[in-house]
Amino acid sequence: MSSVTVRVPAKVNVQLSVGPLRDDGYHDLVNVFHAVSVFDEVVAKESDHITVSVVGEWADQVPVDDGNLAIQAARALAKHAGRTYGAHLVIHKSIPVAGGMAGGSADAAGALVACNELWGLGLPFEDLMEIAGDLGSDVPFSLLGGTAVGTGRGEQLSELPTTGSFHWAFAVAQGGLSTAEVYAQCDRQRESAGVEVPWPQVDDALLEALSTGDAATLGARLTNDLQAAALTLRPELVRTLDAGRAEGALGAIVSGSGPTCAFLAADADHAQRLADTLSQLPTCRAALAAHGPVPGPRPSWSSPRP
Ligand SMILES: C[C@](O)(CO)[C@H](O)COP(=O)(O)OP(=O)(O)OC[C@H]1O[C@@H](n2ccc(N)nc2=O)[C@H](O)[C@@H]1O
Ligand SMILES: Nc1ncnc2c1ncn2[C@@H]1O[C@H](COP(=O)(O)OP(=O)(O)OP(=O)(O)O)[C@@H](O)[C@H]1O
Repeated sequence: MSSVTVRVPAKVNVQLSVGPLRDDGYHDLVNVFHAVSVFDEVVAKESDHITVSVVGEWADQVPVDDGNLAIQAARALAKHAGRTYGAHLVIHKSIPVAGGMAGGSADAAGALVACNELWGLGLPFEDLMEIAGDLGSDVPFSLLGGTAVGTGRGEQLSELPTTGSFHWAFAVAQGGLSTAEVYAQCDRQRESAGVEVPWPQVDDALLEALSTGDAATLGARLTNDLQAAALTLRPELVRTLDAGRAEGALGAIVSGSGPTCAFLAADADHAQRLADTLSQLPTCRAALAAHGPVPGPRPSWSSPRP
């Protein structure tokens, strides 16, 4: 039986500037996404119905019912194409669940690309991007990969030029954090501080560092407006960040809504040393070394295309 496989990367946000709460419950952002070499794999196999199974270290934390974002993506694609299609999706999960690395979004993006190919729809990238934006704010970037600045909810993307590779270590925490709860905590903290929330602005020095491959400057410019909220909800992450800084990280930050922490390293060896040190912490479930940017998902057939 033919099947289509796609590998989809996780993300880290190298700048996450959060504007005021909108009437629709979302926030306008300046969200500089960077795809890193931690991948979920989504395999789409011919089937009469749309179903999913999940394998890998994090499988027990992922729903296999209608709550799974990959199922929602396949359904949305079939609806867009105006027909009933089936596929069994097998997700090989390596991206930490509820970790702030857009794992569910990666699986949704993978399902869109894999099913578009399996079903022979040939829909253009723009159509997939539109469907992606309805599935979640991070899903369009999961489809795009590379490095990009997101505005609006984070779904309006412009690709950014970069030079070379940046090397990262990720400290995966015990347990996850709900994205909605972290945004809500951020709003509460801002309200009690009583300051007016400024409109988010792109950090030009950070874009320049990405464009020239200047890791030291990038490390110094990493910012995340959700970090204070994530640290309030999970105070033990302060220890994780401090441990990475003590090991010479060029920058240390909570990844997106957390609780994964991201550390920019000087080179690949440094990233591995950071990961080895972080993995020993009691606050850490695991640590990974990775690099970015990496491209978004591309489909490949496991047997000759029918
Ligand atoms: C934290 C980030 O991962 C950074 O890339 C994203 O902003 C979150 O993206 P996501 O997980 O795809 O989030 P969505 O599924 O679109 O929204 C989940 C919840 O997060 C909050 N949310 C999300 C995006 C945004 N721009 N403003 C928000 O306030 C809302 O409460 C929303 O109900
Ligand atoms: N395919 C999927 N993989 C992981 N979680 C999923 C998936 N589908 C639905 N979920 C649900 O979504 C929740 C958030 O998972 P996810 O791993 O996407 O979080 P996240 O990485 O913090 O997201 P983001 O960084 O985009 O805010 C999980 O707790 C889980 O219940």
